[in-house]
Amino acid sequence: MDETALKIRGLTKTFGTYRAVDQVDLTVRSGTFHGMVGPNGAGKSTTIGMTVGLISPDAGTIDLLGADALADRPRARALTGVLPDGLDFPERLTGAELLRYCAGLRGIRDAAARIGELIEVLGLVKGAATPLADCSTGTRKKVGLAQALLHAPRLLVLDEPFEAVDPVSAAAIRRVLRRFVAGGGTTVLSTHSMLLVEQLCDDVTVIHQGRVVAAGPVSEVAGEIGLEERFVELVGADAPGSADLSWLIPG
Ligand SMILES: Nc1ncnc2c1ncn2[C@@H]1O[C@H](COP(=O)(O)OP(=O)(O)OP(=O)(O)O)[C@@H](O)[C@H]1O
Repeated sequence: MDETALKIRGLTKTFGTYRAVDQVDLTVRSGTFHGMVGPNGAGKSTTIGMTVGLISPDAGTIDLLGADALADRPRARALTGVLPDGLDFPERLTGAELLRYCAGLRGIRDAAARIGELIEVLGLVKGAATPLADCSTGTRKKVGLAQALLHAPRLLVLDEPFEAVDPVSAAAIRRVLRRFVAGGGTTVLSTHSMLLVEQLCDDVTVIHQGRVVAAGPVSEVAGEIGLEERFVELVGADAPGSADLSWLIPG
């Protein structure tokens, strides 16, 4: 079996004159959790968008489980489950209807059983019966995750899967993801939670101003000081200023 699930080299994207992603290399080992972290605007979502075919890169290569993800999109799509940034749903459908629709598009035969199990393990029994327009942000995220898992992909690419999700649901999501990875799947996720990366991920890539500034096993990148402090060291030059906001103090 190929040891590398995802191998990105020289990935670059410029919006107008702004280089959002600049020569990014990313290597994700098969059967691991890989965290992608970076400050707001670092280029994480753009990198993910290019990896899953939602954004066209200006340069670079993406090898996804042996497939050239830029040249062979159908193969890459079949291998990958995606939770994108910003969930563009058909809002009048319920979560369950969306999942049935996606299953139809993917030609999944035992879809009803799969959908039932996903709804149950993700705590979506009520949420999946509600039109998506009326669902909370966390419920939408869980429906998005169910949709990403439905076709049993080999690589999951998740943009902030735990954002706006309550702790009970987060634990359920972690269980599902751990099961997926224990079974040989690979998960790449972006997050702002260093704690989550330390608890869940094997490897981490730190992106800052569109460039990779650190990458490797979490324990090595974090060192003795822990990931949170290491992160601040790596990207701290852009930390917010120290204006005293005296006008904000009552009285
Ligand atoms: N379609 C676009 N047009 C112009 N600029 C864009 C576009 N998409 C992203 N950008 C810019 O590219 C940069 C990287 O954005 P991106 O969303 O990838 O960052 P991020 O690391 O995911 O940030 P966050 O943690 O805030 O979600 C930002 O400066 C953003 O404003």
